[in-house]
Amino acid sequence: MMLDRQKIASSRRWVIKVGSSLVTAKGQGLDHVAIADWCAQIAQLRKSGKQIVLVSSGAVAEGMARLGMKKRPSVIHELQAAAAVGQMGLVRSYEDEFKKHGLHAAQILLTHDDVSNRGRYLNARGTFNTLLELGVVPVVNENDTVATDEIRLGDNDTLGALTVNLIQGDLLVILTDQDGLFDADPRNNPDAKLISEADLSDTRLVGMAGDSKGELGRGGMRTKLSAAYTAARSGAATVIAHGRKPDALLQIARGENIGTLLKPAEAPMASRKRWIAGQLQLRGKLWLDEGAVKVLREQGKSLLPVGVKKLEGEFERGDLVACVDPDGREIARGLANYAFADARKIIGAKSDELEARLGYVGDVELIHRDNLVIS
Ligand SMILES: Nc1ncnc2c1ncn2[C@@H]1O[C@H](COP(=O)(O)OP(=O)(O)O)[C@@H](O)[C@H]1O
Ligand SMILES: N[C@@H](CCC(=O)OP(=O)(O)O)C(=O)O
Repeated sequence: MMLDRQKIASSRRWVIKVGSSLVTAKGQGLDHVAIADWCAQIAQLRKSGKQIVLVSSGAVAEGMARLGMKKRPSVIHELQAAAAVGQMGLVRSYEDEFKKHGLHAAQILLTHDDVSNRGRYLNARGTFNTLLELGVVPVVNENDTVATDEIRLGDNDTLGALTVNLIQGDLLVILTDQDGLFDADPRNNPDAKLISEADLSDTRLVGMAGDSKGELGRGGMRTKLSAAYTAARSGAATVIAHGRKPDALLQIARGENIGTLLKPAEAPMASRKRWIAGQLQLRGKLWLDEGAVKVLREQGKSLLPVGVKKLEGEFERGDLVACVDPDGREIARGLANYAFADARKIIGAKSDELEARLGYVGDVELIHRDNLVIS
């Protein structure tokens, strides 16, 4: 048990989600003291080498406070208007606090389309990766201005989990107004006991998480549990903890026994690769030379344009394509970094020739090894 806590403590990429109930002080607008505290902890985590993405709710709640709305509006455009007003305060507060620690913050607003459309998915991932390499803390929320029912992600627990999938995070931390997942909803069961650790394959979990929630929250514990399942699809563990416990994030980073740890059943890369292979339809075929077949098979490397001789299929950037050997036998499949039209310009080219052929600086790999599954 300690071993699992130690493992997540030393993991590198974290997505931390804070809920409305925490960010806003009982509907009185933003809780700047709490925000300052998380930002200070995140600054320490960054110093210790972790890459952090923050998913923060609170736009609607802060907008309501600013506009003097007493009740959460039920008209969708009023909710969206409140979110647009509140988001200003939210990012301003994070920016101010991170600045005190010499950190830059970046605003990222996402909708369902951004994570389901493969091209946009890759673009968003590239932006996240670059921000993280630059040492910036991305602050994510749902793009409430354009998100209505069909394109809504639903809630920020889900958004946190999808962000974990997107950036291949190691850990999802959900900070909320309870100590973690209890064996029954503690709002109605004073005897409910905290689960300190569970395997996501444990079928009893679903029965424990209720959908009752705080006045400002949306999903209750049920969406937090389902977020943990989604995060586990790309191999990440989830910790649900109380956001007002002193040093909650630092305690997790020290491997201490705080909140509820929900463990994925499978090793991270195995689940990511199954996810790639299982989710998408084949859209094209890349004919490899012998050298490329060898490095893919024997060395687990990325596929570079230089090793590809011929292309088939009108695939887009991010589509699943098959890699075949000179006899046409499939040896691997993966997500292409280039659409057919651009891929055609660079096959057979060495890495230092790509820019001249494309007219822009793109990815060095045609398929990155993290997105490649050997058949
Ligand atoms: N088994 C459970 N363990 C803990 N909390 C639960 C459970 N079932 C339901 N809940 C409720 O979930 C609430 C947290 O969800 P929510 O209000 O949506 O928070 P947030 O704003 O942080 O997303 C808790 O306050 C609690 O009442
Ligand atoms: N985009 C919305 C998210 C609301 C939401 O999911 O809230 P919560 O259940 O508290 O995480 C906002 O910022 O108000």
